Amino acid sequence: MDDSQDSKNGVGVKLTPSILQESSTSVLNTLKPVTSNERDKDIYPNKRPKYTTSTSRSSVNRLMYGSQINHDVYSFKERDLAEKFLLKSDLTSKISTIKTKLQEEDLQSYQLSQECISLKKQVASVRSQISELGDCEEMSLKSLKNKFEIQTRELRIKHEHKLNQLKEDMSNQAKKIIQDNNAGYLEEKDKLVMVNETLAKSAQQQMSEFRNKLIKLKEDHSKNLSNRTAQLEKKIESVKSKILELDTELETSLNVETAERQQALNGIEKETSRLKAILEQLQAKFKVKEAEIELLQNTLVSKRESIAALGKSYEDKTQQIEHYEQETALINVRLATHESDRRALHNTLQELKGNIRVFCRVRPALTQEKVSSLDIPDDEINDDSAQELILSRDGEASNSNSYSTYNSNKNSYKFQFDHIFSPTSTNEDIFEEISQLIQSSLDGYNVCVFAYGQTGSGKTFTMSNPGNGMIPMSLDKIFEDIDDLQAKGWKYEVEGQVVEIYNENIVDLLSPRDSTVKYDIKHDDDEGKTYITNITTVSISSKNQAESILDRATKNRSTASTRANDRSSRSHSIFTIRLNGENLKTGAKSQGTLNLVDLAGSERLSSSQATGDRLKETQAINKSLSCLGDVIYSLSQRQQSSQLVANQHVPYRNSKLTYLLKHSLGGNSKTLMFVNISPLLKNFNETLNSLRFATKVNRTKLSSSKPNSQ
Ligand SMILES: Nc1ncnc2c1ncn2[C@@H]1O[C@H](COP(=O)(O)OP(=O)(O)OP(=O)(O)O)[C@@H](O)[C@H]1O
Repeated sequence: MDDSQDSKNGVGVKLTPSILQESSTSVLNTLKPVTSNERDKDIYPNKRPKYTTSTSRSSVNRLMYGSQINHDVYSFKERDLAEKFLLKSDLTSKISTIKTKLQEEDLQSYQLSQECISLKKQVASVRSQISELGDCEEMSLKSLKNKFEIQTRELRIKHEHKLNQLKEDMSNQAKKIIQDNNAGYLEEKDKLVMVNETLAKSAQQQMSEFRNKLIKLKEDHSKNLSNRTAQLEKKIESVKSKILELDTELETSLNVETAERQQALNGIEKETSRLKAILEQLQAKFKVKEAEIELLQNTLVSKRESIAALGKSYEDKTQQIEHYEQETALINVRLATHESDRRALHNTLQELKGNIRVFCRVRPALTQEKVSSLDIPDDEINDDSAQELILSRDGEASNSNSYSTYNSNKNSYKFQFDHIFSPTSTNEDIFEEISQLIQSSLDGYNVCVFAYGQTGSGKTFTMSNPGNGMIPMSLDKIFEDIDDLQAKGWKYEVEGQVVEIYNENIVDLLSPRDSTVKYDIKHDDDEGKTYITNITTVSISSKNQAESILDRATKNRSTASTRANDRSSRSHSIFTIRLNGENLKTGAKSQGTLNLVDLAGSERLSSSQATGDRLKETQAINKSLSCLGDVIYSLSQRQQSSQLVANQHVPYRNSKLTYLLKHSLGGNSKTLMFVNISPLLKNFNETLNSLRFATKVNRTKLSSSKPNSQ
């Protein structure tokens, strides 16, 4: 190196050995400024000769201590300068060492940046790999990449910041060390070394962590990728199999459809050929029909002509029908007139027969007992004038039909009645005689049919014998006549009630017995009607219904009895049928009542030898029967005494029976009494008594009656 050249630059002062050796005049003269090149050589040791420091030191030593001879020569200042020079050179060497270290740090930093660059390259390669993985992963990878870049940037910034800070600290420290002292510098140097090591370690650690993370990410990603790929493959497989299935199905359905279409086509072809054949047939038929139509049209013309002729005759016939209808209407009017005439005639006939009639019926002997002598007219002759009965005690002992024997003597009793029925007469024979009275009740009259007689004389047999008693046969007749009258415009409502009078008390036989119910008899004298309060009245629409009502009444009568056989003998039973008719053609109305009465046994108190309750019963029966006789007698008296006694008192109220039958005994009523007698000799007195009572009734003739009509 050329020192003269350096001194010319005048940048710094450097004390070279040659100067020290050669110059003895002034140390200061030997001091030369250090040029920038020389300083650079110091800063970069590899460019600097190694001997410089040792040479200088030895030169200084020599200057200070080696040359004792020149000791006096050098002044104190020069020594001081030399010492400073030595210190300075020492410091300079230390700075150069630090610089070296700094250079090393720079180198390390450079290496780190190199690593960063290589990492970036790796990242770029990873990115390229990631981009290959597919669009679906791009976003996550981008985010990862961004994260990674941010982390890298942060790390770099952090590192650079730390590095700058470190540099700054170091330069500060260096300055401080320069300014302060060597000791602090060493300490700081150690710290820096440690910090540097820590930084290097942390950088290394972070890098390894980052690498691990990257590896893990790669692994996770490859795992996800493989999973997804596997799933996708599975899906693709299933889709492929489905496509295959669909293909098969499509093929099958196509085959089926094709077959069906072919079949349908065949069918259509067949149908077409069949239809063609039919068409041909139809065309042939059409031709035939056309001919027929032509024929028919010709016929139609002739038919129209005949219809016109028929229309004319129809008009004629209509006129005839109208004429007939007018005639029919006239006939109907005449019929209605005839019907009212018939009713009037019928009533006249009944009146001629008598409004009170008494029929005597002798029952047959049922045992081998002695009978009375009875002279009875022959049923076959049926001569009204000869309806006489002779009763005699002096009969032969007989068990049968010796009634026709006439035995006239002092002990014989002669009776006359409207009709006398022998023991051989049947219920049907008897009904023939009373059936006209049923017609009267339908015509609007009050009719009362009694059966009077001692116990066992045949009252119930006559009135109620199932099938042919007067009551069942009357019901038959009523509904038959209603049907017949319907043709004449009559419509009827039939109502019925059945009561029993026992010990002067009314019992409703159509409802369960209830002692708390009170039955009172009420009269409407203007209308000629009688009512019983609380009594059961049933509407009867058929014969069967009427029979079931009778059954009900019979059952109630027997259950009410403690001695069933006795009860019927000791009470009066009254079956009342109300017949309300209306003629829908003429507007005529009628209200008739039919009372069918089975009276209690009429035996006298003396012959009955009854006591206690029986005595009471018998008294009640006798009283009511006696009242019946009195009422009939009063009515006959009133009629016979003409207008003077028209208002004569009739003792209806004396018994429940007569009070109940008030409007069926007087006024427009028609009464028929059966006197039932026993042929037995032992019943002679009772028979005689019954016949006397009947005779009293038979003598009664009521006034001319009018129907209950509007
Ligand atoms: N004409 C007749 N032909 C045959 N048997 C008869 C005739 N009349 C009555 N009888 C019989 O005589 C018996 C008594 O008759 P029924 O009971 O009718 O008498 P009654 O007068 O009603 O007696 P009671 O007052 O006790 O009711 C019965 O067995 C009945 O069958």
